Amino acid sequence: MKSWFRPKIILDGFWSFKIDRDFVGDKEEWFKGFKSSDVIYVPSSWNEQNPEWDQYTGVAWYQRDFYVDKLLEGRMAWIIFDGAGYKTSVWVNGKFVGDHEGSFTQFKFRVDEIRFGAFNRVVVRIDNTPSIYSFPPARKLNETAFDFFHYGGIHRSVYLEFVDVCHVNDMTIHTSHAGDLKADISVECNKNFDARLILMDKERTEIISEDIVRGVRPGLLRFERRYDGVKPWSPEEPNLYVFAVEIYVNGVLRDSVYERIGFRSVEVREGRVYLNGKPVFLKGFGRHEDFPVTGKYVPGSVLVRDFYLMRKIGANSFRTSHYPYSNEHLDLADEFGFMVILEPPLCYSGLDRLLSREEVAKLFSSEEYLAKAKKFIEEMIRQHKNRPSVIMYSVMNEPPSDIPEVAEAIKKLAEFFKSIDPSRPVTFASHRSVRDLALGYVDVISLNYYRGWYSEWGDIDKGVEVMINEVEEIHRRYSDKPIIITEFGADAYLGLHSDPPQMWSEEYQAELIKKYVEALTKRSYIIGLHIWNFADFRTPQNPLRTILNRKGIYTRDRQPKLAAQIVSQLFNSIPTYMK
Ligand SMILES: Cc1cc(=O)oc2cc(O[C@@H]3O[C@H](C(=O)O)[C@@H](O)[C@H](O)[C@H]3O)ccc12
Repeated sequence: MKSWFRPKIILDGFWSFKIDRDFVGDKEEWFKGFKSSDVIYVPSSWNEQNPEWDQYTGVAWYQRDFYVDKLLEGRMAWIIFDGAGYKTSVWVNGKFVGDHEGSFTQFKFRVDEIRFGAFNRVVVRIDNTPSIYSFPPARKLNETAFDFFHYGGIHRSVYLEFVDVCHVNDMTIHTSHAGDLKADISVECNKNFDARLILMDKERTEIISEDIVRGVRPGLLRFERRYDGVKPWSPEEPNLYVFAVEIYVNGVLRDSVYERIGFRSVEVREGRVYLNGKPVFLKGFGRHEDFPVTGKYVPGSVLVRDFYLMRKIGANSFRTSHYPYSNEHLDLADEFGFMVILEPPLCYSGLDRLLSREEVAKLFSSEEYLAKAKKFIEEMIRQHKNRPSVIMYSVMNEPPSDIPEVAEAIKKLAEFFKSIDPSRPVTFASHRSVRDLALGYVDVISLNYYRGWYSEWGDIDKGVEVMINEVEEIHRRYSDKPIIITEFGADAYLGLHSDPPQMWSEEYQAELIKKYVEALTKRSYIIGLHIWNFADFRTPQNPLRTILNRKGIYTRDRQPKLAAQIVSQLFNSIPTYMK
């Protein structure tokens, strides 16, 4: 939910910073304010801003002063973090305002201690100590269940928002491609209010339709209507509209919020995913939020380049592997017409290197694990539920789902997704192939395959043959379910060439991708292909990686490898709509 009406103070910029290696900050009450000559930029992870902080995991403190105008007096102040972590605790003017766990969702705290017409001080404590109980789990910086670098810090924007006592709390919007809209609008107010509900064009220059509901009691306002003549949102024509809600008390405007929406429908039936009643084929990538120096913050200009590159190469889809991406990232997906599979930070690719089978079973069957997973999922859905681009949810990535307790947890979490948002299909990215026990619990089967890389290495044809045999077997078992191959690929070091194609060369990567795509597009039950990965990204240090995971078809600074040309030919020849 956005607002152009609520006054804001943006806190992005340079902050004071202090690493707390000996964990003395709490005892020395740094939350009241601390002295430090270290400077840090927000938004961005701390690691690459100074080589001395690069390998640091633990507690670090941020501090910044800001001025609040007297004119804002009487409004409630909220401090909003678009993403920081792993654990964040916040104090304003020495008073604790709240804490939050998880790096990739927006969170906010009410601040009662604001001084109007004066300077205020915000102090933030970040703790990114690895833990097996974190989402996703890790033991140490280089012993993680996930294959991306464990950055720390305030890596998305921070701002204050000033809100009237009468305000919109939340808004859930469902649409159809026929022009139907249903909105559940939760309003807090000390009086009955009037609501003005406006549908506008994307630029907010033209009002398409407006409705006024008078004398509404505070609580839930349900609004439902059909807008005739609106254009549907689709990959080829991502028509966006603005749906705005204004709250009036005695004729005075007290709040105004909006969402950018698209009119579209998603359903899964008879082995297909239908968008607006037409079966779609998802062509695209697993991506990451990762960039040199800024770490887990990807600047808007880089995102824009990514979307133009993805569009040019013929992609129409990506998965937010392996955590929910920033608002900016997903705003561009809405804008460019990308079909997104939204994934929470439940990533378990290397979990069996950290825990025994028994420990994994115990973890996944514990009530604590399920409750925490649900909290992460709920926050993610709340933030992104109104996006037309989000057409599917992925419960998690590469769980050890050949273990019955893990399969049971996937079943429960898939049901949980549906209980909050029954409008979108659910999947999870499996790497257990024919041994997976949870494939039957989701609407769409997603499979990750590295045959020809981690196994059958050096022999692409053999890798493709084994992969196809397994995919066919899975299709035989679940013939009514559509299948997406959510990861496949090979590392390539830019500039390393080899004839014949050998591992790590650009030729090997291009050839493996080409052979996978050719073999898989012959199978009509395959409804999507996501190459791993769009761009190279930083990883923990281990013998399989050369600082970066190099499975990007672009380098980390977004220059093409040979595979980008091949993928362009392949993707541009696959239509978005299937027969
Ligand atoms: C060592 C290894 C073997 C294997 O068969 O699969 C596998 C998968 C891994 O993680 C997934 O694949 C990507 C990759 O390895 O490039 C990761 O970057 C991605 O996050 C994972 O979904 C890791 C290691 C292995």
